[in-house]
Amino acid sequence: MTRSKIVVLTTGGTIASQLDASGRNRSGALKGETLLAQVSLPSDFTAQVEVRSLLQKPSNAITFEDLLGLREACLNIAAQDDVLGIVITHGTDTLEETAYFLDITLPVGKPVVLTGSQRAPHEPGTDAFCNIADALKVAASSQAAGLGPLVVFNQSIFAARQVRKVSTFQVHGFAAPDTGPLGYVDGAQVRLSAIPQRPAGTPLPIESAMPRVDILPAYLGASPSLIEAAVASGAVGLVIEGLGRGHVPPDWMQAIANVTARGIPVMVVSSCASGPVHASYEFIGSLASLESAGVMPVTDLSARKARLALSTLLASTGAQPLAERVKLLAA
Ligand SMILES: NC(=O)C[C@H](N)C(=O)O
Repeated sequence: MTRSKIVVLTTGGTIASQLDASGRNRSGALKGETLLAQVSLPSDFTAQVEVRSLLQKPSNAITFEDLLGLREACLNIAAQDDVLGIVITHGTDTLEETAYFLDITLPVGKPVVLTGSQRAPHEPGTDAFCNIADALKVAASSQAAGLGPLVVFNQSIFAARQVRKVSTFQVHGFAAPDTGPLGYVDGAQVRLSAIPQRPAGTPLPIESAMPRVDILPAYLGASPSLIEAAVASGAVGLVIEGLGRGHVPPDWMQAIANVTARGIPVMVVSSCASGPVHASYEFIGSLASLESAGVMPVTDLSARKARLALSTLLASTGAQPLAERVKLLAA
């Protein structure tokens, strides 16, 4: 009888770093097979582990094409009867973006678990092997099925929508600032105590190339010329990373109104790590004034995730108008 298997897709990152002959750290160079050969699993872990080295990149170099390739690979692998789940190893810098893209574009079903590491496999006290082992345990767990992509890091299990990188170097590199983790990996045990809400309207189909959507951070004294510059140089959608409840400097309002009048979709999220955007005020540059100018508020998503959502929505035609489809996804 063939054993059920977990397929591990490796994409690079610190977790796949390797020293070259001159002792320089080559981020993402290590092949998946070499990496997985050093992972130890509990004696009762019975699934077979199959490894595919998909990419050899630091995660700042991941592109839309890479995301589409990863999605395709997940769809094909999940369709195989003997596959229990999928693990993706990834650089931590953009891990939450890849996880969220898969969250909104893959049908829920078999577990898809992303992990990475803060310390390279050759560094003392590396978190690479324990994070991979924990991700494999979660991918093999029936509790993880149907939850959408999960991120496993430093023994915590997070939902793709909620997770953020919170430390540039420490091994507790990820957190879900609003909700906390869904659960933990405790030795051989996978303990899931919360179920993430699935975004309505997903999975989103992808019918054409994902277009350029830019992020515009609002900050004290930020120039409104950023808005025009983004559109003039080819952005077909914008995500404003707003202040607090979703605010911008007052002198942004005219440029924003010009852009929305041209039919360019604009979303606003908060730059705060937690809490929803909300029309709590009436001043110029408030969320209320942005909404009157046609800007779509998006709650509980970082700018980086909202930008992927908008680009993905623009890559497909839906039965409903874009604003309705944004509302479904952003609720
Ligand atoms: N810890 C890491 O993986 C960071 C690395 N720069 C990456 O994202 O590829």
